[in-house]
Amino acid sequence: MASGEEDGALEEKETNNKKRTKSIIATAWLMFYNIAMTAGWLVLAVAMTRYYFQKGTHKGLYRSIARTLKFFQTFALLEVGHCAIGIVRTSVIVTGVQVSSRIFMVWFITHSIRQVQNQESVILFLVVWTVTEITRYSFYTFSLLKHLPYFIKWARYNMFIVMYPLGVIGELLTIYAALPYVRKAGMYSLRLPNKYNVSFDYYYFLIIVMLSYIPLFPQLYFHMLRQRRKVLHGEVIVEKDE
Ligand SMILES: CCCCCCCCCCCCC[C@@H](O)CC(=O)SCCNC(=O)CCNC(=O)[C@H](O)C(C)(C)COP(=O)(O)OP(=O)(O)OC[C@H]1O[C@@H](n2cnc3c(N)ncnc32)[C@H](O)[C@@H]1OP(=O)(O)O
Repeated sequence: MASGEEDGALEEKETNNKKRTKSIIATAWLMFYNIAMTAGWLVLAVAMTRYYFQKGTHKGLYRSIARTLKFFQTFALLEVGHCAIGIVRTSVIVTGVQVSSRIFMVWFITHSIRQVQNQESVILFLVVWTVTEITRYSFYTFSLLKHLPYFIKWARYNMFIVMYPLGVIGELLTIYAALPYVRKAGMYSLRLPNKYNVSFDYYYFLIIVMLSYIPLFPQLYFHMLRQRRKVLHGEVIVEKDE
């Protein structure tokens, strides 16, 4: 064999080895991440159920699980990173919209506006998020292990049909309930005159956020419907936004 060919074969071998090492590290990280997230959301499910049965009311439930919720939902920001560096085959845009809307609900609505924390709508989206995330992260974990029980696959690609709209209703009702408090307190708002000469009204910003669900939510929903057709019915789908 000519030495040029030998060099080429050696280089290819090295590249393949590097790729394999990268993929082992990525898989190990994703295993850890998915197991941690499944466990986190299971802890939330148990804590919420226990609270409700012990106290017999949903009042105070949010406060009792707030820390854990904020931790695990914020941790989900890493998912945008997973897509960006290419270790999962999901669109950065779709994941970015999904994760940022959740982070926004957790930090800029329920954490910031205490008066809404006991609303039924908060419990609605909390229950919906919890059920969805336990299913989603266990789906990813078992997929990586290549032993995915059919009922988890089925749940992942069917439950969202009902859960997604329910979650959106819970989120929108909560933002709506927050509006009067935000207006009254003038929170996160900047009025003129000020040294920067800019004005920002959080109240109107929240209205814009609510309106943004109209164009954005259908895109997430249809993305999931396409995933469903691909995974459950084996349809080949070409994604445009990757
Ligand atoms: C600053 C102000 C912001 C204001 C924003 C306003 C936004 C308004 C609209 C937003 C509305 C959102 C509402 C929402 O919060 C309500 C709810 O969530 S209610 C509960 C119901 N929700 C759901 O069911 C969530 C559905 N969504 C998702 O699952 C994902 O988030 C999504 C990114 C949308 C879709 O997931 P994905 O594209 O990843 O599909 P797949 O699960 O089929 O995965 C594709 C492939 O990637 C692999 N993958 C992905 N992640 C992992 C992982 N962690 N570990 C391992 N593998 C992973 C997966 O296995 C697939 O691989 P393959 O193609 O090889 O099979």
